[in-house]
Amino acid sequence: MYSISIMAGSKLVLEARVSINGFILGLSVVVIPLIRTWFGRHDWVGAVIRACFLGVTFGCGLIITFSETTWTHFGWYMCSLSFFHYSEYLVTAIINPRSLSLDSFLLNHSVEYTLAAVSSWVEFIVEKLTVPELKQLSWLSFLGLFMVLCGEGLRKAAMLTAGSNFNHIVQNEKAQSHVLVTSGVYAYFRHPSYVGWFYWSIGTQVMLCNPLCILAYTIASWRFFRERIEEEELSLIHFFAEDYVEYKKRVPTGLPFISGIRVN
Ligand SMILES: C[S@@+](CC[C@H](N)C(=O)[O-])C[C@H]1O[C@@H](n2cnc3c(N)ncnc32)[C@H](O)[C@@H]1O
Repeated sequence: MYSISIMAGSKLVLEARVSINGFILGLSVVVIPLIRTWFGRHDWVGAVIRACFLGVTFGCGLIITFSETTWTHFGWYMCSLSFFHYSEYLVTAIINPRSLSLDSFLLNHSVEYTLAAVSSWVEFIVEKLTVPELKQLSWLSFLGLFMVLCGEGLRKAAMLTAGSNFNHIVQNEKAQSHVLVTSGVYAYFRHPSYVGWFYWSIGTQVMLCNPLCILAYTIASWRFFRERIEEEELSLIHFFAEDYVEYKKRVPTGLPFISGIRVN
């Protein structure tokens, strides 16, 4: 009788009425492409959209982490990835607002970076379906989480220490305000933010128990940072001459088997 009265259209049950609200709320995602049309191409609009996307990813990661599921470590990974990219933007805004742009999220770092991320998702899903026991090595995932937390902490400590001298884009011309930083974490490593990023990136793959990506990430990021450090040190010697050469003699790069540019 009850269902007949609904079908007759007299009144929708509460569940159906709230479900319509839920459907409309979800549908509101269609406004995202329209935001630029309404508000124009301002950077703050792009920043809100990116921050919102990263917040949703972090939130979904938390839901997965605290759900009764075998995908827990993927939840950790989602939180790590979204936190990294959002905090890159936020810390840049604090230390060097003049260099702040949408690129500061580092979401469009390079094609290789995007390919690496997608490969790790594919590897995780394929192995989860074919060798599920490989994804339940909790001790390995905890080791990955530890690497991610230490790497993230070191990178952000480096950014905060270097302050306005830190720039996501390696500078080829010396700004008047640019000074050589040798204190804090820079007293232990010449390239602490790269050391942090190196271990953070490998840590994400250790966390996911992705053997192929652990190897690929280690090789790819090692090669990337070796080249990047040489390029950066060429400019730094040009900027700070003897002061940098002296600093280079005292302090290691912090990355294994990378000694930086040779100085005769
Ligand atoms: C992405 S930051 C990386 C900094 C450093 N390589 C690190 O890993 O912490 C690159 C910018 O930092 C500047 N930079 C690097 N080392 C520096 C130092 N010891 N003092 C001041 N500026 C530095 C470079 O000139 C470059 O423009």
